[in-house]
Amino acid sequence: MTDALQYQSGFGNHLSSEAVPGALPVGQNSPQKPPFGLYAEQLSGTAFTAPRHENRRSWLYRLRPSAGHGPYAPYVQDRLKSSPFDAAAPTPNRLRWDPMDVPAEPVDFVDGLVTIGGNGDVATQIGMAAHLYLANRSMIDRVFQNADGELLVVPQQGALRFVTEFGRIDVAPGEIVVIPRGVRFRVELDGPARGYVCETYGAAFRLPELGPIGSNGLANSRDFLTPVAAFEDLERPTEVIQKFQGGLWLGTWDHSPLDVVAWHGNLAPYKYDLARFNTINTVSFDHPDPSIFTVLTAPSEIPGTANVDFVIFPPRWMVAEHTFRPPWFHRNVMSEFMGLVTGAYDAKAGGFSPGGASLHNMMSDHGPDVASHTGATQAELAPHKIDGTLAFMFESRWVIRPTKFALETSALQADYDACWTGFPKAKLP
Ligand SMILES: O=C(O)Cc1cc(O)ccc1O
Ligand SMILES: [Fe+2]
Repeated sequence: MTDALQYQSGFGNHLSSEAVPGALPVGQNSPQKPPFGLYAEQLSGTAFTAPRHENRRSWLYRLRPSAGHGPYAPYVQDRLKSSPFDAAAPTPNRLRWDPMDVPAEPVDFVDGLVTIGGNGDVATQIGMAAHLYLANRSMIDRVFQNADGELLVVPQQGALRFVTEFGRIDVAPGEIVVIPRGVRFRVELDGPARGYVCETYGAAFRLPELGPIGSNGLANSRDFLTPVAAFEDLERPTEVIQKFQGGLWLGTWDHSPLDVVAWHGNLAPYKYDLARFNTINTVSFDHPDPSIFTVLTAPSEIPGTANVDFVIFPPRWMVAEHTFRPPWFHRNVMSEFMGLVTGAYDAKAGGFSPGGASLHNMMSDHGPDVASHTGATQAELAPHKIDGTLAFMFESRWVIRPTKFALETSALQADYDACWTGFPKAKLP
């Protein structure tokens, strides 16, 4: 994983790329004879008739039609779960997990996925899931495809190379990658790798509206990077694992499906360096709602009420006057799954570690722990840089139902509630 890869920039752009000059048809999608005998295939991520600004599709020109494969048979990977999340009762309790170790025995990205919770329904394409991955070896002669939704991957430890139908993407902690529904890919890695995955069963992620912020700010479109076409011509058995309506299926193809020589369109995987996020915050007083930190949103049918938002808490200056600066105590109709890539989170002085996670579901009481609260109420309010940290949140309009694994793992902290005990009572005059 040493060669520097090339990318094309811009969010949701109509892009074109060919790995071999002349491979991309000009002026039409489906010529009678595509160049070099390539096979044209349309990949539709939205209904054909979705409004133009929503419409996502690409045309792929491949060595062989991907339809040329045999049947799939069930594949067992018990820790990757989908809706309905009904194996355990949804709980109003606040939950927090210690970081989980990458296992010693060989495990790749697909087998290393483990689900913490989710909501909605894959069948009606509503809801989301929060997964972790704990992997230590590359996927070898196997690719993965998720028919159930789009995947947003947040590496926490270890760099990853995504070898996709659209080309190759390198990501490291501090960056994210998004793989649209249905796109086939392989994950390669050099050592232990750990991170988080948000799966949206509904609409694909897109940039949030900016409202009065104006035409620039937060995640800027030009910083999203999509690969250039790259293909492999491998004629050997390749396992294609797909998640379909919650089940996992395995088909063995006689060649690599990553044989797209050229493509064009606006449906493609992409990466984004979270350090490029243009953080906006108060320069007067009070702590704004964390929606100011939204990187990407997967909307639901209710405006402003996301199926799931991806929100980050990046390094930033805190300058608010006469203000309790960390996140306030709150209860939220939306449900909040949080992770930490690096550093410390300003509402939690202890117990929330890089690689760990927390879940504060609808209307559950949460906010600063005692130590953060004490520190922030006593701090001198000089300008202060919160640095060397990156936390994030998957925030969903539906309650995130934990899996049995999430409730039974030894990584679940037994004493999370204790971080909110011992607040001195207010004294009335
Ligand atoms: O609960 C959390 O830590 C996330 C969060 C952060 C913030 O700044 C305001 C509200 C909120 O839910
Ligand atoms: Fe919160």
